[in-house]
Order: sequence, then C-alpha cells, then structure tokens
Amino acid sequence: MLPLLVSSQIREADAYTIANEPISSIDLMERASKAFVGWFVNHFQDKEQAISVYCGTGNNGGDGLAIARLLCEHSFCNLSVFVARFSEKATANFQTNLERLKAANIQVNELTSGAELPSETAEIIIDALLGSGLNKPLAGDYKKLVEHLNTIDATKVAVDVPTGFYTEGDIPDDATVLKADLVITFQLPKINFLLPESAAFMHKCEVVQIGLSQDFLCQVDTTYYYIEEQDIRQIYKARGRFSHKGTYGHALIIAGKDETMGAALLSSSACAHAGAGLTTACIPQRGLTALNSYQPEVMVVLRESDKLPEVDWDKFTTIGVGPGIGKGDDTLALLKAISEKFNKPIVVDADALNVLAGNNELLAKLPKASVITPHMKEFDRLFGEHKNWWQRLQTAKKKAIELGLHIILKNDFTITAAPNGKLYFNSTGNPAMASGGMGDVLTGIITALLSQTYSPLHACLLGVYLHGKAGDELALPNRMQVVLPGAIIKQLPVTMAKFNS
Ligand SMILES: NC(=O)C1=CN([C@@H]2O[C@H](COP(=O)(O)OP(=O)(O)OC[C@H]3O[C@@H](n4cnc5c(N)ncnc54)[C@H](O)[C@@H]3O)[C@@H](O)[C@H]2O)[C@@H](O)CC1
Ligand SMILES: [K+]
Repeated sequence: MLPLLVSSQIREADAYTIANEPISSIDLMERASKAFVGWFVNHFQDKEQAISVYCGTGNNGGDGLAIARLLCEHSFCNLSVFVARFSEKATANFQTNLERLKAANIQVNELTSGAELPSETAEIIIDALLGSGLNKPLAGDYKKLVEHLNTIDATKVAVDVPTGFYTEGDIPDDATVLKADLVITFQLPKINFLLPESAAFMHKCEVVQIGLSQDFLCQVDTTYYYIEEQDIRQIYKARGRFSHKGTYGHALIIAGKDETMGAALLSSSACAHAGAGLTTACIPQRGLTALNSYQPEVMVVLRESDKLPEVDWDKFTTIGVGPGIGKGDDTLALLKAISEKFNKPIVVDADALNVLAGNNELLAKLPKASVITPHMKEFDRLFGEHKNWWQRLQTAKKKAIELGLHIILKNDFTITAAPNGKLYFNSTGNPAMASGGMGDVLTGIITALLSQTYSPLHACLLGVYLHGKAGDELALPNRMQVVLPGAIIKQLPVTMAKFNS
C-alpha cells in the first residue's frame, strides 16, 4: 500500500533518493519536471495556447523554470515566464534552471512587488510559486499575487501543490490559496488533498511518478496509507473447491423498524450478495412480507419493540447492527445484550451509533476489534465536534487505539482508522453514490466479509473498496450522476468476480 508522507518526510524521501540512487538533486528536479510535462502535453494539445508560468525562487519555482524550458522544447512557444522575486533567497536548483532557461533564449519577467502585477490574458496559468516548502500562511506580495491570479479566468495547473495550500495539518480558515483546476503532484498524493477542505482549492489531482526510492517508501514510518487495487488483490480470497455455505459463515443483520424497513432490506441483501454463507435478518414482524419479497434468501428472527429478540447468539459468525433500527431504549438494550453475549467482531452503524453516542461507556464494551462506520455527523456525535477533517483524523487514530476498534469514517476517500494506529484512505467511490441507504449497503458488505473470516482490518479495507468500486463501475463509464444503493448491491458479485483471476 502506498504510504502517504508529511512534508518533512517528502524532503527525506528526496534526500534519500539523491544519496542512494544516486542521482543529483538537479537531475531529480529535471525528472520531476519531465513527468509534469509528459502529463501536460498529453492533455493540453493546442500548442498555440498562451501559457504563463509563475515561479517562486525555491525548488517549486525551479520546477516551473524547467517546465517552461521543456514545454518550449515541445513547441509550446506562446510562453511567458514570471519569477516572483519577493525575497533574496533562491535555491541552487532554481538558479541553475534560471540559467538554463536564459541559455535557451526564453525571456524571464521579474516581479519585485505584489503592487505591480502583470495584466494576464493567458489561457493556461502554471503555478510554480510555492510547493511543499510552505511553512506559513501567504502574506504580503505572495498573497497579493495569488489573489490576483485567482481573479483571472484561465485554466490553472499547479505544480505539485497549489501555492498556499498546506499538505498536512490544519488549514487556517482565512488562508489564501491558489485555486487550481488541476494539480499535477509528484509521486504521492498529499494527505490534505484527500480531505474535503481541499475541494475549494483543487478540482482534480493527477499523481505523476518521479522515481523516489522504493526502499525508502517501503520502510518509512507513517500513519497514513492509500489503498489501491493491487492491495485489494492481495486481500481478496477467491472461493475454493469443496467449500459450502458453512465455509462462509452465518451473518446476523439487526436492522429496520416498521417505518425504516428499507434499511434492513438493503443491508441484509448486501450481506447476502457480498458472500455471507447464510444471512439472517432480525426485523419487526411487519417487515416480513417486504423482506421475503425483496430477498427470499435471507432468513428471519422476529423482533418486538419492547423486548429483546430471542437470538441464539452462538449460531452466528458475526453481527451487523444499526441500519434503521431506531434510537430507542430497545436499541440500547440490544447493544448491551450483544456486548455481554457475543465476543466476535461485529459492525455497528447508523442509529446504533447514535445510541452509543449517548452511552459512551458501551463503546469500550463492544466485542474486541469490532467495526464502527460513522459518517461525519455520527463521528462528531460520538467523539465531540471537530473544526476540520485533519482534527477528525487525529481523533479517529486516538480512539481506534484507545477503544481497540476499527473506525470507518465515511467520506469521498473513506478512512479506516485501525487499532494499530494506522489510517487507510480508500481510493474508490464517486459523488453519484451520495444517497440515502448507501451506508446500509456498506454495513451489509463488511458484515458479510467478517462472516467469511476476513480479519476485521481486511474486511474494512476490502468492504469499503468493493462498495466504491461497484459504484465506479456503474457511474463512471456512463457519467451517471446518481447510482442507487440497490444497483450497487446487484453489481457487487460482478465487481468481486474481477478479483478472482
Ligand atoms: N530535490 C527535491 O527536493 C525536489 C523538490 N521538488 C520540488 O520542490 C518543492 C519543494 O521545494 P522547497 O522545499 O524549496 O520549497 P518551496 O519551493 O515550496 O518554497 C520555497 C521556500 O519558500 C519559503 N516559504 C515558505 N512559506 C512561505 C510563505 N508563506 N511565503 C513566502 N515564502 C515562503 C520557504 O523558505 C521555502 O523553502 C516541491 O513542492 C517540488 O515542487 C521536485 O523538484 C522534486 C525534487
Ligand atoms: K505550486
């Protein structure tokens, strides 16, 4: 899995690569710039377009100068290059690339103050002012220049990081940041790119490889990982010959009330489709006809609102509890019963989480290594208000360790916080999946995977990935704006089939 690094570790990765490949620092910059230009020329093919490249005087600026030279070599000759000379400091690689640019007869315009900014008519602006070296909010001349660029109606492409954007940590509410249409970033997505606060500053992000040392990336000590298809292939277990329904466990889904039976139908149907050997739904009597019609494969234990259902707990491999179950005392009683009588990992979602929020002591009593699947509001109800997603990540890590739970924090890049203190970002899913019932499906899938004896961590990573992947397979080829949970359920076996090879 891809480690995600904070900026100090990115600098270490650069330095390690330079020392051990070995490669000179200026050649690594040339490689990064070529990777940027390689992507750029494939996607922006009109060589007559006016392009302005804005460069700082650090290594991000050095990249910008190299990119300008390389674009000229690719016959993009309608180029203007600006250097923001707002301080005396300049890196050696910046200086070398400035000389190379001048040797190539490309004119460079120096900006010495934010008060005198060029009127800009370029169709594309390349932002190479500041990158991962940002260490304070933009102020003074830099702030003025970025504010000015933000008013210009051009396609803005940021080199590595939009100027002013913090790659990790809190982003101040009033931060001035270049609003990029596209970020072409080097080697790894930056952690804050995967959090919702980035949406205001980048429309799209592409990662290009610059050959940072794999040895370094394999051994680096990080909290953050990005899960890709190759990781899922390693986790996924194809079914063996001579296996039978008993091999894949018996899952119990406790869900639904009279008026919210849909949640029970979706979660238990998803559980059956994701491969539980047997699925039983614990539902109210009035949902029975609906369940039998919607998914006859699912068995039933009936539940009355004022007393605990008669469940033979030992019969089940795992439990998924919460979708549409209501926030009443009966849910609290059920959660207490589960924590006393069941000791294998379970999945807790939706209303059950809201009940836990009012009875925090029960969280610690859930079966060890269980999975909770809050969305942002449920997460804040459980663990307190957070002012941003970076803070939420830190709480998720702390609570996962403290409670010995897996916390799936649902989002665009859904995050699994594990009791080992690591945070895993999922890479599938799309906005067409933003609709009610989608979480119920996820609960069903993860319950099914636990039932098939995946470890809780693998059940989380695989479940979240498959859920998003099914949505991508349905929505992306057809540019669909909406994919309903029921469609995801039907797609699941198709999505899983692709991992059998
Ligand atoms: N060999 C390397 O280290 C490589 C670096 N690369 C590029 O280098 C970039 C990082 O370069 P640098 O570390 O030189 O940093 P930047 O170029 O991002 O920033 C330059 C300097 O600006 C100053 N600064 C920080 N915040 C500021 C602010 N708010 N206002 C004004 N000045 C500020 C800092 O002193 C910083 O070192 C990456 O984003 C990437 O583009 C790539 O070329 C790949 C290889
Ligand atoms: K930049």
